[in-house]
Amino acid sequence: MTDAANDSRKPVRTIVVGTRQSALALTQTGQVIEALEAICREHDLPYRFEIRKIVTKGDKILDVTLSKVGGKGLFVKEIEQALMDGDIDMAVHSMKDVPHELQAGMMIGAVPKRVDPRDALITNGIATIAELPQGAKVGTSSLRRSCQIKRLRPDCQVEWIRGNIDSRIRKLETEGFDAILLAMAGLQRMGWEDRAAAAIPTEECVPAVGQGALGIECREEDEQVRELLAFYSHRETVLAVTAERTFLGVLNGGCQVPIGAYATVDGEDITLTGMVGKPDGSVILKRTSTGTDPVELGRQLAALLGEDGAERILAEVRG
Ligand SMILES: NCc1[nH]cc(CCC(=O)O)c1CC(=O)O
Repeated sequence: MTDAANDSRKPVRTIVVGTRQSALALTQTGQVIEALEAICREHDLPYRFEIRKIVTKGDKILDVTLSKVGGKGLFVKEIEQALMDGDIDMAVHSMKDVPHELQAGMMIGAVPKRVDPRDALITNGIATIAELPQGAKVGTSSLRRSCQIKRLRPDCQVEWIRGNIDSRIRKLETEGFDAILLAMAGLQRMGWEDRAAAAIPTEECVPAVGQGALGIECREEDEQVRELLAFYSHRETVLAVTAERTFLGVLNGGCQVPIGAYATVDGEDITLTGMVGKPDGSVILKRTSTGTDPVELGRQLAALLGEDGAERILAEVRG
């Protein structure tokens, strides 16, 4: 902010930011707004921000396994509608909740730098999956986590839990779980990393597509918001998430299939690992491939896993 007189001539636009109303969603939206305010100061952009909380279908249905509820964009649809209606100007989503196809006229304007993409093991002291007691009771709400933990420890009893991160962590005590699996990213954003006994290596448990990344959605026609968001996007994260999402899009898994993908970027090289499994963990197909074009790489890896038998697993699960 150099020239106050100049600033005062610019009309200030209030950008309304839509978000879910969970503690995690509000915290990450607050962090996004802080970063955008810093960008506005740096580039002398005359914007202020206001939060609008929106309840999604996924927030209303707390008592069922998400994969059984089905439907894409359970946590996104109502927020995207508000964006289309002009009630909000941008929407902060967890990238892993964003469906492959956006509504016409909508776009992801920024994918900021990813935080920890790994899954977290929440226990009372035990630091590895191998150390869990025989027949351990493990809580998760994800087929992907359940499948991969059963592969490593077929003796584990997986039980479905849902709810916000804090209520899931509480269940460790109140419902006698030996371990709960959550995303490290959520803990990190809340400042609760200390609650994780360990981060599970991505080789043991391939993360969900987009896990640890945010996606900021806006209207294609909104040049001002697009310009602002372009400053906030992180190249490596965009490449990694594009490769992962292309992989998922080609396999068209939906929530009913254990599926994961994780990409890293080193200079021009993108390395993508993809996995598809049977829900009971009896089969897990996994491949890693490197390339420079994220879309080509995602497609190529999906094709490789398809040859390995991923299509058969997907067909079986779809029924
Ligand atoms: N499926 C719900 C969800 N969507 C995003 C996160 C937080 C992690 C992230 O931002 O990737 C979570 C919670 C979890 O998986 O434990």
